[in-house]
Amino acid sequence: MAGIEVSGVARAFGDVHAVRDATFTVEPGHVAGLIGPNGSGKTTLLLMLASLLRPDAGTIRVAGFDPVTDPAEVRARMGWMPDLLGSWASLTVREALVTSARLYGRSTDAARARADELIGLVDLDELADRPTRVLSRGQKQRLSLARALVHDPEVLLLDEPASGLDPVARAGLRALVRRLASEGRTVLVSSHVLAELEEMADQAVYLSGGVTAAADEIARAARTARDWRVRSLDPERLRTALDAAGWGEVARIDNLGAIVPLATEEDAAQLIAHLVGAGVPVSSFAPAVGDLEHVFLDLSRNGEEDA
Ligand SMILES: Nc1ncnc2c1ncn2[C@@H]1O[C@H](COP(=O)(O)OP(=O)(O)OP(=O)(O)O)[C@@H](O)[C@H]1O
Repeated sequence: MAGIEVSGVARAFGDVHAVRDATFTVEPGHVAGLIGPNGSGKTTLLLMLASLLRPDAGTIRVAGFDPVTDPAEVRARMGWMPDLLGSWASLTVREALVTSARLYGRSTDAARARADELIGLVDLDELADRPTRVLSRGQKQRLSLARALVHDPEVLLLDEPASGLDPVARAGLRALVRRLASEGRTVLVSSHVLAELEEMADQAVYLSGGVTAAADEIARAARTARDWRVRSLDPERLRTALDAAGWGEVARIDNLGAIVPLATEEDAAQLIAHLVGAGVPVSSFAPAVGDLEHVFLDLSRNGEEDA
């Protein structure tokens, strides 16, 4: 298994440079989050990886094959879940999956067995014999995921897979994605819900204005000060203790407690020791945003400053 390799990839639509310079690698067994603001080129990049759009420049390898010169090899090994499912409205869920499996060359019996397996996997048993047009958005997402998995692909490209899913289905999706990766598959998943990716992804590809952030930029962004949220049963005492320790100037007090920007985990350890030592009844002390969001916000801020 060979994962995903992207180097210097660019694609324009007329004078819109949707992807300008994308370079990254995702090794087999890993889940990478594809993160970027609206219009930063995520879908365009995924379409190129899926062999549905030709890059203007650069090289791509998906499961070891080039989507430009070997699209059939790529499609045989890659599962693609688009952000919106185009489906055959009159087919039932089961028929749609059987048809997909047949298109990938399975015999009728094998296609039926695979469809049953996938219906169970994405929890659509009760809807298996209903036409796909009656499915809700979240149910369509689950069908779309099942369709991406129909040929047991090595590489999975998921565009906003969690959108429209309820919390139980989201938890199911996270567990399924982790399991697929633990079987040695490579997963690239785009999402705006960074907390969602935080739980699912073990690496991140940050896209901004069509350019992927370099490793040193990401490392620098990860080291910048981040906000910590402190809650106390006694907000007044918390405020006094922050002032006394010299944090009063930078801390932002609100009705939930305080937000304090801290440069390192050591600073966080010192602050909580100080608060507890000063008798503040601290009820919670944690980073206000997750790692991915912190880096994303920092990179976005820098991007705006550079622009
Ligand atoms: N077929 C197209 N023709 C012209 N412009 C396009 C086309 N597809 C995408 N674009 C433009 O390319 C840029 C990147 O779009 P893309 O859909 O890849 O972004 P995205 O990161 O997926 O956005 P979002 O987070 O909103 O889904 C946008 O400015 C978009 O308008």
